[in-house]
This record gives sequence, C-alpha cells and structure tokens, in this order.
Amino acid sequence: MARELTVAFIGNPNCGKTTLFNAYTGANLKVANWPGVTVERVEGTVKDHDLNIKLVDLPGTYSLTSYTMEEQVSRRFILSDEVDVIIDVVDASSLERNLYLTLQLLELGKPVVVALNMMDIIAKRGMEIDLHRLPEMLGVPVIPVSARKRTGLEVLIHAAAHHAGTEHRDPIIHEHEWHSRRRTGPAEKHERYVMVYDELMEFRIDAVSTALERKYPAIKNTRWHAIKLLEGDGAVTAQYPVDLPDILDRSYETDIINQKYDFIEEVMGEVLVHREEKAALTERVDQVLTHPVWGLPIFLGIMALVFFLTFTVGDFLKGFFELGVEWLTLAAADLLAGWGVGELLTALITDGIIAGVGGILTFLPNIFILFLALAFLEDTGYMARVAYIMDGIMGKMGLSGRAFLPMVLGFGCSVPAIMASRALENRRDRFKTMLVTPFMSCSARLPIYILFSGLFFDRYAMLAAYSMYLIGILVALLVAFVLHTLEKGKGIQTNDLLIELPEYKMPSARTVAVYVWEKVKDYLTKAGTVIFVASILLWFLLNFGPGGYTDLMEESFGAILGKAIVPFLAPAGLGFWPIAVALIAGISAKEVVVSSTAILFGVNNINSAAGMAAVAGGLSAMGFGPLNAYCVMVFCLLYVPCAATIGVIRRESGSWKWTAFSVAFQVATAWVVSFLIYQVGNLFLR
Ligand SMILES: Nc1nc2c(ncn2[C@@H]2O[C@H](COP(=O)(O)OP(=O)(O)OP(=O)(O)O)[C@@H](O)[C@H]2O)c(=O)[nH]1
Ligand SMILES: [Mg+2]
Repeated sequence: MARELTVAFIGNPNCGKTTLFNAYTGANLKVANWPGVTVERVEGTVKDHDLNIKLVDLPGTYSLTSYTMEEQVSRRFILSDEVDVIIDVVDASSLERNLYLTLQLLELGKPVVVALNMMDIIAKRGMEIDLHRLPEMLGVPVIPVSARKRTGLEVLIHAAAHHAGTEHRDPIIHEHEWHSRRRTGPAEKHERYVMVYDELMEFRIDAVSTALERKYPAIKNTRWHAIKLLEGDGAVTAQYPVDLPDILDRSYETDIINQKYDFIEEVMGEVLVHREEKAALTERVDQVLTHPVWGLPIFLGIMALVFFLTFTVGDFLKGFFELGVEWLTLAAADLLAGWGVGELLTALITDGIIAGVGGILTFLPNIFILFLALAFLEDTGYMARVAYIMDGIMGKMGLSGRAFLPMVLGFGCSVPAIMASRALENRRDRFKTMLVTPFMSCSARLPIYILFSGLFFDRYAMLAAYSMYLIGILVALLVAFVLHTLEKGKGIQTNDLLIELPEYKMPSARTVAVYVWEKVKDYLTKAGTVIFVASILLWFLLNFGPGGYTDLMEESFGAILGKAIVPFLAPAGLGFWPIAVALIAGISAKEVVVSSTAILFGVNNINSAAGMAAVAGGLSAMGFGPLNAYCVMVFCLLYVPCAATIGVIRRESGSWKWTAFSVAFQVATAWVVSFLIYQVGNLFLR
C-alpha cells in the first residue's frame, strides 16, 4: 500500500504559497500580489514515487502568535497532529523578514523544510544567497525554488518526503555548530538549539519547561510551550497553566522577539553575499502612486480608465455576441416550429430563456474586460497601495486602511470581497466591513448600468455609469462614518493594522489568465443556473394570471405583485410595476434585473440597438424618464446584494439575525438614497 504523508505550506503573506500549491496540484486557486489573498485552508494531492502526498495551502501569517481569523486557521492547523512535514515557504527577496516565522516554526520541533521561493527575482537582481551556510545555520534543508518559473519543485517535494519522521522532541543541530551559543542549562541537558536565547532567558525557559514536564507529561514539545508561556500567549496559557509567579512575572514577548531578530541579523550577515538593493523601481513608482495628495485622484483616475475600457472595448466586442444571440433565436424558433412544438413552449424558450439568458451573455465582453483590468491591478501589487492611500480616510470611519481592500475587491464580486474581510483583526471591524462592502459596485451591476444609461443618457452614458462607482464608495464610507459616530463614547478603540506594501511585479500571464477564466466561468455558470431558472419563473409569472394563461401582462401574477409594492417604490422614482418586478427578481442575481426587463418588454436581444429601442419605447410610454433611470441604477447599486452574497454574509457572520439586519439595512439605504436623488432631481427638472 502506498504511504500517506501530509505536507503543509506555511509562510508569510504573499510569499508564493498558493502559486507553489497550484504548480504541484494543477489547481487554479487565486494568486495575487497583495498580502492576505488566501483565507481558507485548501487541500490537494501529488504523488512522489510510492508516496501519496496531501498538500495543504494555508493563509499567510507573520508569526505563530495569531491575531486575525486567517492567521488562526494556519496556527491551529500547524499545531495539530495532522501535519507530517511543514514546508516553510520563504520569499528569498525579503529573507530577513520571512526568517522570523521560520525561527518560530523550528521551535515547534516538527520536521521543517525551507522552500526558498522567488529565486528568479534573486537571480535577476544579481543577489546571492549562500545555500550552503543557510541550511547549516537553520539546521534544516533549504531548497531554492521558483514557484512562478516552476523550478526546483521536484527536489522540494522529495526533500519533504525524505525529511518526514525526523521529529525531535526538541530541535537540535550538529555538535560543531553554535558552540558560542551553547546553552548553559543543567548539566544533563546539552542539546544545542538553533535559536538560543541569552542566559537569563534560557534559565526561565528551563524552569518553565521543567514545571510543564512535571504537570503535563503528555506535552510533545515543552520548550515551545515554555516559550509561548513566557510570551504570555493566550491560548497556551489557558490550556497549560503553570504556577510559577516568580518566573512568569511579566510577558517576555518583546525580549523573545528582539533576541530572535538579533539571531536573524547574524544569519543575514553570513548568508547574503550581495546585500539586497531594495527594488528602486518600487520606491520610485510609489512616490507617485501613494502620494499623500495625488494618490487618491490617481486611484479614481485608474478606476475611470478601467471603466472606460470596459465600456468601449467591451462594446466593440459585443457586436459579435449580438449576432450570435440573434442567430440563436431564429434558429431555435425555426427548429421548434419544424418539430411542431406548441406555441406556448416556443414562447417560453425564445421569449423566456433566450431573452433572459442570451441577453445576459451579450454582456460577457464587458465583464471580461473588467476582470482583465482588475486581475492586472491585483497582480501588479497596486491594490495594496489603494488600501494604503485610503488609510487616512478609513481612519476617520473607525476602520483601518486594510478594510478598504475587501471593499475594492468588491468591484469584482461581493462574495470573495466579503471573505477577504477575514484579514481584519477584530470582529467589529469585520462586521462593519461586511456591511458596507456590498455597496461597492460589483461586476453583476455593470449590465444594468450599461442598459439604463445607454437607454437614457446618450453621450453621457459612460459618465452616468461611472458615477455609480463613486456613489458606491461614498455611501460605503458614509455608512461606516455614521456607524463610527454612533459607536463613539462606548470606549471602543480603533486599532491600526498596517498593510505591507508588496513590491511591484510584472503580472504573470498565467495568474491573469486563470483569474479571468475563473470569473468568466462563474458568469457563464450563473447564466446557466440562477439566471436560467429565474428567467423561466419570470416568464411564467408574467404570462399567467389568476385566470390562467394570459396575453396581457397587465393581468399576470407578476403585475399584481409589482403593483402591490409600487406605492412603496414611487417616492424613490421607481413607481412602475415592471421595474418593481425586475427589482424583486434581481435579488437572485443582479443581472436578472436586465433579463427581467428583456422578458417584460418581449425583446430577445436587449443589448442590441433594436432591443434597446423597444425597451426605451415601452418605458417612455409609461412616463419613465432619465431621472427614473438614474434612480433605478442607484437602487440596484445599493439594495439587497444577490442571493450568493446573502449566503456568504450568513456564513461569515454565523448569524441569521445579523444577515437579515444587513439585508434590511441595504434596502433601506437604497430607498433613502434613491428617494433623495429623485426628490431633489425633480425640483431641478421641473
Ligand atoms: N517572480 C516570482 N513571483 C512569484 C513567485 N511565486 C509567487 N510569485 C508571485 O507572488 C505573488 C503572491 O503569490 P501567492 O501565491 O498569491 O502568495 P501566497 O503566499 O499564497 O499569499 P497569501 O495567500 O496572501 O498568503 C503573486 O503575484 C505571484 O505571481 C516566484 O517564484 N517568482
Ligand atoms: Mg495564498
């Protein structure tokens, strides 16, 4: 039978763990150039000879002292007995910072293999790392790799397999090493550790270890636990309390950290042959992009550019899709007629499914361009800058700049954006971020803007649509601000979570391709599932009434339902039953607002000139004008996130009550903002 082995990738955020995991397993997990991309543990398998290796990708962490939710995921897993070998992924281009975690992992006593990643960058910069001395000093194998270029992968996995089962009760290194660091403990213990603290600290560690051993004989690695107790680690202190008031008189965390860094400095001095010349390009670019005054306008400019491309290039490509849908409608009608399919079923297929789903597919080019641009921004490292630029403003909202990262990710899709809020340290910040993230304009809302702004704003269509993105950001910030003001005086402190600025990188073609493909796949899946089902349901709702099948939509169930809520929507400029129906249907997925409109007005190809003209005609006949269109766009921007988002809010908050509150809150906000725009707009237009 084949042997089984579990290997976990752990390392600092953004060091390339997921890239490495993808390279081994062929998975397409998300990779991007900012810290905190992976928020969940993910497993995959590879084979090495007769060995089945289970690989585990973990969220990045700076230390084993865990603060954020994702860091706890990593810590808990690394400490569990499930892991046979730890692969410590180290970003060789910032070795010094990464070694801090390495030293902590070595103290755990589990088999550790260091994967020295990003060797391609090291080579390009003309740096050199002494690959003989480094493993000697760390006492574990160090394998140079490049996850992106896929070099060194076989050697690494082989080393991990080979290194399994080399567990020490306490990690030790060879006799000839570190005689200068020799531990001066009790005579019978002459192990030499990789990381040896000063005499006084070693004395404390010994004392605590002895007490631990006596009280909890089952503990595997007393030294690590003793160090954690001296650091005042909450979890370990709660699990293994010892009564040593003289020794554990205060937290020695700072001393322990400092001594580790002293050792790291020593290592760096010996192994780095050419000192790292801090990437000059990154600094120069950042002088402009993170400028205190220009940073924000530049960000808004970049968003405008992305949006401009989405509109123009997307529209250019759209033509081909329109032809496709038109052809499909005709072909389907012909085919169904040829088969002698009844009128009703033919209507369901052409006016329901093709109109609803096909209409949505024609927006694919716009979606494609949007995600291409976002992938580019994420993999260059710009997104982390956006969080940094926003730090000041976010501070006024009682949040750290880091909370802006989930928010910008919301431009793509609210679901991963809400999950990204796990990187925030405390619950209050997380919930606040989860509440406002859905206000950011996600890709699903794009078709709504394209449709309604195209219908009513001609030359200003792009401007009208771009304003939605700005309104989204403004409302999100405003809501956060109001919440912050309400909280004030309750003794809540805001904490500063710094975001690390990664170096700028040329985006990898593979990363961008995978990113875009995953998003396009999601969009197609959504068209084939949620939108497909919603279109069928909607068609039935609009073609059947209390009296059975009806040609008059006015008498359908849909109309009855829509008319019932029109009085609530009218003050916000949305008092039209077809709009009411579209908005209700849009809860399933925002694109459904567009497909409902197509079904409502009986157009097969809503994204074409003819389709648009038909819808515009129908809407105008009801007295629906540009101001109403703007209100629809704003309402769609702000009201209930889609079903998938509601699901993820429920999962991440763990509470239905809170989920219900957040949904109600979004609807109320949408109503209030549309109401204000409609009422003020009316004053001016009259
Ligand atoms: N040049 C180069 N870039 C790499 C290499 N490995 C990863 N990268 C890039 O580094 C960035 C971060 O990679 P990820 O795989 O997302 O890093 P991670 O460690 O999983 O990050 P978190 O999930 O945030 O902890 C991406 O832009 C990758 O393309 C490498 O070997 N060489
Ligand atoms: Mg990752």
